[in-house]
Amino acid sequence: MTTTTTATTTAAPPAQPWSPAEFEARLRAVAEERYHDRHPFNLRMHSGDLSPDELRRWIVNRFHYQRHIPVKDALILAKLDTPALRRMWLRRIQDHDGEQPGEGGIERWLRLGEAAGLDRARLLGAEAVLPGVRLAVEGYVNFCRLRPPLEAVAASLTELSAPDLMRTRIDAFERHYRWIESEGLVYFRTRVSQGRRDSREALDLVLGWARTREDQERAVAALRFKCDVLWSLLDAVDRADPEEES
Ligand SMILES: O=C(O)c1cc(C(=O)O)c2c(n1)C(=O)C(=O)c1cc(C(=O)O)[nH]c1-2
Repeated sequence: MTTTTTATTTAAPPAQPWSPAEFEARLRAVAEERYHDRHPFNLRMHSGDLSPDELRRWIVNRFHYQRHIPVKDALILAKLDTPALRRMWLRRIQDHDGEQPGEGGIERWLRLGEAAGLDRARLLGAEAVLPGVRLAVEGYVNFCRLRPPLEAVAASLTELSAPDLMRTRIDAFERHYRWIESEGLVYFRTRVSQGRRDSREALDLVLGWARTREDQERAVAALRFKCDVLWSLLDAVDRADPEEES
């Protein structure tokens, strides 16, 4: 014989969504407080304390992130269901891949490498990419592959803080690392306006899509995850053993 029990407790009502202003403030707080501009490796970069080998190590490893940005954007593109949204997102892929050979952000990063004395074959070969960097980048790509558009787009909101970091970086390179030809800095100069536009667009999407408190909390968590990706990437670069580098 089966017995049935009736629940004696009633579930708490779902939390009210934050107002758009509060939601935006929470996203901006994560993008500021957990951003990798505060990472010890970036602090050393900005104060001019990196050796040429450390800076080259960063360029090689960050290239692994750069070349996967259009891959994760293609995964997001496939989840967008209107022509207007896909057009908007497609432009990000074009920013990195260019519309012709010899254009785009990936090419500009290869030129940064050359300006720092790194052969482009070394960057493209990826042999020197550190295990921790591979894992961080794979983590970000898979996050965008597996999560709904709200979370994948929210993860890109680290770019709210990127334009200020680009300016700090350009100043630091011009002041402390003059052995890198200034032609090589075009990547960073271009990202100031692209990052501002991308983050504005992504923020508008996230504010519009997140209707419930649960959605909003998922978006904030996605952004925290992305901050962790960037932080872990720099941890790996910071702690690499120079003896093991090829
Ligand atoms: O150099 C940096 O510190 C930095 C950070 C970020 C970022 O905040 O995710 C991006 C970039 N650069 C960048 O160049 C870039 O194209 C980019 C795309 C994205 C993204 O998640 O869609 N972030 C970033």
